[in-house]
Amino acid sequence: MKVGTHPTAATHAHGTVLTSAPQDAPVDRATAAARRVVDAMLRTDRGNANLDRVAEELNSIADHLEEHAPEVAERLIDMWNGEGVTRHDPVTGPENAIAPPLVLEGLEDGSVRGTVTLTMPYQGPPGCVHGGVSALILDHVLGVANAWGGKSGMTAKLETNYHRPTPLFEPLVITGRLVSVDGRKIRTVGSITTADGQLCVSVEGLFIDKTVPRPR
Ligand SMILES: CCCCCCCC(=O)SCCNC(=O)CCNC(=O)[C@H](O)C(C)(C)COP(=O)(O)OP(=O)(O)OC[C@H]1O[C@@H](n2cnc3c(N)ncnc32)[C@H](O)[C@@H]1OP(=O)(O)O
Repeated sequence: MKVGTHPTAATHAHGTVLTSAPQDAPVDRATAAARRVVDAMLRTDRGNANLDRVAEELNSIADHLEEHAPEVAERLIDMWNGEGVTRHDPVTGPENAIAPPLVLEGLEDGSVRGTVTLTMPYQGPPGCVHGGVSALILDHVLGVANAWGGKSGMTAKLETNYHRPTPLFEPLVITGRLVSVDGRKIRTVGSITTADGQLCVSVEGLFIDKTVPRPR
């Protein structure tokens, strides 16, 4: 993908993958391991796992990473270079340990769609997805839907309706679709359903055509 361009339903085929595929690169492998650690921390038997050793080893890893961290401004420029756009966001980014990460496809009907199974780190009510996590995922998915629809903007409003608790540990279908453009106003809808089609969350978003310049 070239800088400043994004595949759209008008230019790309049904099924175009709109997110960065995880690669067999050290950064992707390290991030996947960090994601595994976050999940395992919540699952482990706190009485029996040696958490003193875990803390020491994890702090040593963090020390190593921080020793090699450039200035934030420099790192931001690097992040927003080239195809970097979708590698580090908190929903789809393979380089971001807090991203599930969700893979999204663009469909010929103008919508985007992906399937994800969320686990303990995303819990709100017992055994269910945190409402803020659902909103995070849908905000991002609507942003990608806008790009696929050919008109991007910043979220001004995200009206979120929680119809039933969203289950952890089972596949969830996430969708988004740009429905209208009126001057600078972009209206977009999205949803989270279970694999058998039960509607858990629906959103209506208002986006305003505006771009924050890339760091340089
Ligand atoms: C591919 C990767 C996808 C990633 C997607 C990620 C999505 C995000 O997370 S974006 C980050 C979250 N959003 C933000 O931080 C936005 C913060 N807000 C802003 O920057 C500004 O308020 C912004 C851009 C929304 C609007 O500001 P501005 O450009 O000055 O427009 P402004 O003149 O105020 O409003 C334009 C129109 O929109 C309307 N409008 C603006 N905000 C709202 C709102 N919250 N509710 C209703 N209408 C609104 C205004 O009333 C105005 O309407 P009209 O033209 O009819 O008078």
